[in-house]
Amino acid sequence: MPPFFQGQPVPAILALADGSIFHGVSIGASGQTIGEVVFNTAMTGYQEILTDPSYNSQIVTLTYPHIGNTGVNAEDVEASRIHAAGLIIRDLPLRVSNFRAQQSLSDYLKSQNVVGIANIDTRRLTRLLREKGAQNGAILAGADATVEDALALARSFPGLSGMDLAKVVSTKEPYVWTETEWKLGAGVGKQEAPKFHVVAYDYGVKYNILRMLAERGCKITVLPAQASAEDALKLNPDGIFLSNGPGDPEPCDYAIRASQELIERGIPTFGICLGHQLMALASGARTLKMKFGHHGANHPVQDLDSKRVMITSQNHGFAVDAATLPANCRVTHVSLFDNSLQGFERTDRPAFCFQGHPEASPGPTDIAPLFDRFVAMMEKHKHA
Ligand SMILES: NC(=O)CC[C@H](N)C(=O)O
Repeated sequence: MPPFFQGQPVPAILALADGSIFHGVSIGASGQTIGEVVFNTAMTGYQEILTDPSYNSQIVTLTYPHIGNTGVNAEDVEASRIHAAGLIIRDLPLRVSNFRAQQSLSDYLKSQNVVGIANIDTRRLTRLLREKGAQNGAILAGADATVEDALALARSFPGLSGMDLAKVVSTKEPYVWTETEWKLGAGVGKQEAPKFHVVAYDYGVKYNILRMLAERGCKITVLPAQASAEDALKLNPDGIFLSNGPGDPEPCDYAIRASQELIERGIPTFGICLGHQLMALASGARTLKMKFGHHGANHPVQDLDSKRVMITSQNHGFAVDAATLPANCRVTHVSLFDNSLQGFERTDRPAFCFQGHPEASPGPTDIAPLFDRFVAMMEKHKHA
């Protein structure tokens, strides 16, 4: 693969709504992008982060300084394309080195028309975001970029509060997840018949969630975010999955309505991240916007029953206000970073949810047994 800096570097400007300006070089497409600027502290997984649909309308800065060393490949993705609105990094290596690399990070960004900026003091930027909170921002990449334009653009982003993005990134048509079955079948011979049928609402679902459900013997039918409860019921599901996704959960009234109906009917239901927030709203609780959210792969979360502490992957900017949870919701997990709510279960229905990412990708899989819990819940319900 050719070295990245061939010819003249293209200048780029990052502006934040508070007036902060950062000068760097373009590592992606020329042009402009706007969104909420958030920092992610994971040391690995830049490809999974870029393709996570939950990052729609967010510009991500990575605190790990060297990004792009292992290039990109077609497998380590959480969706078919990049969803992050832009990428901010300290240093892009001159050469890519990995046996799986098919493309450089820079070419990948360009091929998907995504704007990125390097040579940024990401420590200064992260400290600023941590102190002032996530900021609306813009990147302008190109020889004609000006500070005035970048600032005006940054201030033109309305902010994520009130933004319904789940229906924007969701699949438009239902589909059955086949990737995992195909792989298992290719490797170990004939695939056993799936034991459960899960209907997954796609609010921006990460592939690894579907992979982990499929590996546990689930056939998965993925439905568009705006599918009604009746659409799901017609498929005679053993369980309902409410996915992660971008934006503010509160305006997703269609999703709150459908999940409420399905939970009330007593169908085993599992929610992750946005799905957790939707389950809370469907149960009568409220959500709130966090100062700078949780985005990383080393967040300690305590399971309140076992008292065990698990290291988890996180990516959220909204949270459920624990004080508003009704009596039929029991808190199961809390963040040891800030004591915010990380998980609860319904005491009157077979339904539970988690704010972090048990599918990791990137990140640790300490909390992956939540998928087993969902499968056990479906098993129990099937024979009840
Ligand atoms: N990863 C997610 O599902 C994120 C949920 C929601 N968009 C938030 O930022 O809190």
